[in-house]
Amino acid sequence: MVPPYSPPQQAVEKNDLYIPLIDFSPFWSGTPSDKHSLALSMIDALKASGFFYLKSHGIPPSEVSRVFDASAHFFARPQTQKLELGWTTPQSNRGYVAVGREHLASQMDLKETMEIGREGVVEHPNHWPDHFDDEGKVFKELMLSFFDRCKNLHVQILSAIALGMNLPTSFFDQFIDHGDNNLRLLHYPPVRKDLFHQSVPTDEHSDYGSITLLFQDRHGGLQVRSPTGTFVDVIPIADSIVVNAGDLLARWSNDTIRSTHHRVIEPPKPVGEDPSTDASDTYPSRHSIAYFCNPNRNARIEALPGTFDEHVHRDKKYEDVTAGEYLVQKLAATI
Ligand SMILES: O=C(O)CCC(=O)C(=O)O
Ligand SMILES: [Fe+2]
Repeated sequence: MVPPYSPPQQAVEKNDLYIPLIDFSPFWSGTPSDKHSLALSMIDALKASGFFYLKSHGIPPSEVSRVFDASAHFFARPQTQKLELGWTTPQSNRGYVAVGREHLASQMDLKETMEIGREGVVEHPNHWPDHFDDEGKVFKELMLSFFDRCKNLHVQILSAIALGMNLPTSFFDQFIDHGDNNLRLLHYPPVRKDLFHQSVPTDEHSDYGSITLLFQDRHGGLQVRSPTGTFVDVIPIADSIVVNAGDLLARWSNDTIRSTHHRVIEPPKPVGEDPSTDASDTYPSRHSIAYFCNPNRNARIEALPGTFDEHVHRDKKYEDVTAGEYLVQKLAATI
């Protein structure tokens, strides 16, 4: 028996930035009225900050921790192997990206990433380490199964978002069923504190697609820009993920949903640790996993029903756009 729906607590509430912790269990087994309340909480969060934490999302913690382990082992491989799997073009957006390659703003980013796209796209194969050794083969299998789990969660979250926007719950399905998504493993190597301020691990940016599912390790470091212009810590909450809207969902919603800037800085001290005991001259390494969800490459994105017309006193703000073209343009500008 699922307990009756209770409105989410604000997990972050600072400088007018509100990020609730939403429990997804009513989506699986709640009453229609609980599901509806859950959907409205999501929409409230997406309109207010574009961010929410999600628990009971259905991806087992044991699987998430296996993916983190496999990611750490992957980044520990010799650089020559990783470079053999190197990222090539924004159109494919697959493969290994070495430290300093991505430029979100003026500075160099202090991270390396591995980008994994939809498997089976003939012109854009994934760059797997499976020819190196058995560990590489296991890596491939694990990432493919995790990719699918996240793909399904995208469909489920967008179904809840549709409900919250008074659209049929299957509204988004035909726009997102191909799974043209991007699984990004991130590794922020340890960095000397005195060099830190010359570069930021991930500079301020918004994400590009529909939503992002973000899995953080226990170190933290993610910050979200508040309406007052400050950056507020969004610390990890055990067994929950951070979900945020990207630019395409904001555009699709005629800017009723926000795609908010965020960045990664040096990790705040884990709760309960005394900062004065930290004599080390480096920040520890950090791992995270971002699953960037996108509409199908050929999906036409035009303002959602109910986000414009004389009833809501709002005109359509944007021209229609094809998701694939929009995303390639964005990626080409950063690498
Ligand atoms: O590493 C993180 O926690 C966030 C990374 C991020 O925002 C991104 O890659 O778009
Ligand atoms: Fe991001």
